[in-house]
Amino acid sequence: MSLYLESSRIIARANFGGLRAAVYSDRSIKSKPEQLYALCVETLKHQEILNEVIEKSQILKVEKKLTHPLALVLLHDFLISKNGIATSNGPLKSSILRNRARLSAEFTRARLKRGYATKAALLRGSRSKTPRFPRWVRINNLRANYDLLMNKGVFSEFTPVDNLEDLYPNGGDLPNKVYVDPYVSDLLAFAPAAPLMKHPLKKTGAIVFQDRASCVPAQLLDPPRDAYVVDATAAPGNKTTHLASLLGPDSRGKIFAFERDYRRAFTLKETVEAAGAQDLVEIRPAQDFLRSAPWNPDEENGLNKVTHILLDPSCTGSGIVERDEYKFVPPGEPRERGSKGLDGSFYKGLNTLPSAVEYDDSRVWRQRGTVEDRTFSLADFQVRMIEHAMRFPSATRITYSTCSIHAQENERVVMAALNTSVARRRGWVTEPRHLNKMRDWFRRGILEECEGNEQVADSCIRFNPWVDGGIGFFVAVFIRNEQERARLPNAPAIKWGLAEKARQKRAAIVGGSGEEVEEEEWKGISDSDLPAEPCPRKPSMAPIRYYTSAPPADTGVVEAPSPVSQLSRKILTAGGIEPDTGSKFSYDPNFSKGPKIIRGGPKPKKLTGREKQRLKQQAREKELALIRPIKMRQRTVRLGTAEEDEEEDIYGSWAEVFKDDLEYVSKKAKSIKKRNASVGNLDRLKDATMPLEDFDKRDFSRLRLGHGGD
Ligand SMILES: C[S@@+](CC[C@H](N)C(=O)[O-])C[C@H]1O[C@@H](n2cnc3c(N)ncnc32)[C@H](O)[C@@H]1O
Repeated sequence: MSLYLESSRIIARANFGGLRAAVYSDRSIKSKPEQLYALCVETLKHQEILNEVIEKSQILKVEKKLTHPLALVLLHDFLISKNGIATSNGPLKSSILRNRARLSAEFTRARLKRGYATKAALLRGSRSKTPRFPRWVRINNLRANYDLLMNKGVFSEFTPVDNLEDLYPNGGDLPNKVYVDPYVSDLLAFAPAAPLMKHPLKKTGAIVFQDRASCVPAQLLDPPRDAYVVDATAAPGNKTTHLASLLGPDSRGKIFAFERDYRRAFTLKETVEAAGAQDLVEIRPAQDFLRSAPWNPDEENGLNKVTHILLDPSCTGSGIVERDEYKFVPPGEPRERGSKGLDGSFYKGLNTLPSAVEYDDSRVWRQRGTVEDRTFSLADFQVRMIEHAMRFPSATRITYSTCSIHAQENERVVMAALNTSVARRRGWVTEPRHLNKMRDWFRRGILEECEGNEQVADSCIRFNPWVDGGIGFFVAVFIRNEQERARLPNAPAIKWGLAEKARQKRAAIVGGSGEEVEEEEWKGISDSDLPAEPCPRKPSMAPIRYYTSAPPADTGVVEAPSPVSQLSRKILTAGGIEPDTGSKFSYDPNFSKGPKIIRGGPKPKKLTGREKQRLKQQAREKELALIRPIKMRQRTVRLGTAEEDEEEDIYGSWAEVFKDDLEYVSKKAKSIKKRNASVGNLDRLKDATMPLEDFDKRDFSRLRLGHGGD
């Protein structure tokens, strides 16, 4: 019986983080997760007809113990599943069987109304009307460019469509159609099942799969070509590489990518390398952004020059949904403007409330208290991250984003950040809609949650899951440029007059301007020194750096070894430069070959014993590098210096992480000891600290022993 109770609980939660996450993250579940997931998916797939049966039969009024999600799963098995309700007699089964005649009659009526003569025809039909969203593809300007791919390359033979729905009309995928997003530059959409996963463009990093909403923060941060940028919470690196792509191959700028979790920093490194962004990105592994100090003299050429900061901190992830999942639509829920019903009809009503549905749902969700505490502590952490970013001496622009639909992590965090003393002192406001690159995007912040401040609500951007073409998301931009602020139509959220008065009062007491402390940190940079407009970005004329074999010296142009299509036979250069047929090298505009696929080339070199030994050594070092931060953390905890409150985030409390780590370490220790590691050993590492600059070099000779300072 727990299968039905548990699946009804999962279904009620499906809209907050997705079905899969709900099933696999709930440790209290007793049923088999695969069985539970399958039942939930199948039930939601047929919820439209089941809802009609529930409504017409009035079963919820007759059987008071049934909730709506519970009735859905039971009716799915009773009316649709081959095996019927999977339980022996029990109160839940009886509540359905008592009403079997009425339920079956309503089901048959609903089926015939939809034109399905048999149950099998209904099942086939409903399969093609599943809610879906497209495969979003971002072009990586470090490896390719829009012109090359859309006009001269692989996608030039695709037919452009004006609406996302045209990529998959009536559920059928059209793999040769492409949608060019009008909101985010260099972003394309394809049918959900378009065969791009193993495409050479993907393998070479010329295209990146990234949801549209998740591309908005970097797009809105809009760093000029030579900007110094911080990605404060970078792993796995989607937004870092997007920023690098926006800076472009000719940039003299820099991206400082902070990642607190050492292990996730490895993923970040891989993503950055795959995108060819290693020259632009400086990874700061195992570094907490909250402890960064841009006013430190050591940052002479670093953080103190940063003008743009991207904040995408840990959140509840309640907006995450997956392409093959289904939304739970409770009966009576108002449909959103522009949404497509499960029956295929298009709703053009006037429900323009920004996120009415999710807002209500999240209230109910909060009342249940399941995530309440975690959401609050996350919100606190998120405000602190914004506050810290606002202190950066040269910062003029910050984007804050979450993949959460809860106002607590979104509008409320923005309001709290605007009301911090640093925001007031330094003049941070949210960027008004009319200045914003996404000004035409219709779904804005929730007015109620912005304490009725229309300007702030209008400056926030929301994406609802499914209906807005992907995951649920939130973005706000903070600016502190005097010229931009002067253009604001109305007074911003914070009461500037009061802040100014307080400042004057303080100045009168201490003597001076009252801003000495902050000004000292800013090193005298004032808003008027900042450029009014970002430097215009020139289209990149650089050829693609795509190597089919070892990169030749300084050309960036490589010979395609064996062309596979008509297009790849043409020798093209990027940005419309004339073909250079006389060149020693040419490159493959279709990316039809990945670097590892070399046909007819020389046989791979046989490794010598020494080389093999070196590879083995590198693998061992990688393993050791993985466990080092765990050891360091263990030491910190032992010394009693861990600040547990600060460290808590979505990955659970310190204590939980620590327990997992211990298990992990002891496992690793056994396997490494077995192999008799020649570089260091666990006893040596026990109290060692490793300077973090060595992340890249993995230079073990610089290990310091003992309780040396951090
Ligand atoms: C939501 S994920 C970021 C996703 C990333 N922006 C992307 O698009 O690929 C949040 C990341 O921030 C890291 N993180 C959390 N708190 C941090 C802190 N104080 N400093 C640096 N990184 C932090 C987490 O370890 C996690 O990897």
